[in-house]
Amino acid sequence: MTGLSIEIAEKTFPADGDGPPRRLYRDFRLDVADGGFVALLGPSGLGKTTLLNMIAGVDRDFAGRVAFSRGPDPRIGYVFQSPRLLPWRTVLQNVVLPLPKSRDSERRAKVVLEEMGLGDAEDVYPERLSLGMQRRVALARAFALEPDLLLMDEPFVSLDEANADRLRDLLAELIAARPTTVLFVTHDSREAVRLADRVVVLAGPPAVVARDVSVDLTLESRRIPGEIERVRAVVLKSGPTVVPLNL
Ligand SMILES: Nc1ncnc2c1ncn2[C@@H]1O[C@H](COP(=O)(O)OP(=O)(O)OP(=O)(O)O)[C@@H](O)[C@H]1O
Repeated sequence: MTGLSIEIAEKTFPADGDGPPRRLYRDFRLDVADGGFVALLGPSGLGKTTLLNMIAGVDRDFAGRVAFSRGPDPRIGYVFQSPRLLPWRTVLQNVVLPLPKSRDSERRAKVVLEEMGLGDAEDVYPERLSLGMQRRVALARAFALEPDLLLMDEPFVSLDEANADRLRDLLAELIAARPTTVLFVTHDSREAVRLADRVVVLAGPPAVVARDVSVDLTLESRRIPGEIERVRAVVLKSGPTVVPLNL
């Protein structure tokens, strides 16, 4: 596990055609505790995926810095908005591919697939799987890495509620068994409260932290709709208008 701190002095995408440049971040900071599970909520297009990309090192084109509490080079698992499985590889091959080359990697991948109820699907190609199963494979691929930090970008979007709920339960079980730090982007405040120990609500642009709410729920109480709604009311409450600084 690792904590993380991202400070962004400035992140702007250049103008697209005749439009103005998009300034997504200016003097922004987010800290995530070692072993914490932070859900990020915020309007579409604000820059949440871009934030994950900067933390993952996929997007280095910004003024600022990312620091990790347990050394500069943590193992980072990234679960994208779409499962992004390679169609010409089997389920097992998709999970093994990102792992460091070692004799042990196939065994590790098989253990995780088995744990996630995908043991029988190892040799299947992704197109044969439902979207729910594909998302499960994407989760397996991230956990097989034994990540210090898991970045998740709306990993359960476009699933029906029953399927999404099964995957949320699975995620909670996986984290209980293999603790890791999680930063989880979602549009769904119920999902945020159900899973995270802290919900950060972003407003903007440029992005500012509008609310930062600790979720004081036990694993059991997260199954009680009334308890979820109690915390969700705090997450959604309309507080004072947040005026973005440094426009
Ligand atoms: N490579 C890029 N070049 C130019 N503009 C980009 C690029 N990537 C993202 N953007 C723009 O930056 C803004 C933020 O995008 P981003 O995907 O980070 O937002 P988001 O908060 O994750 O949105 P959503 O919730 O809809 O997924 C959008 O307006 C998007 O069009």
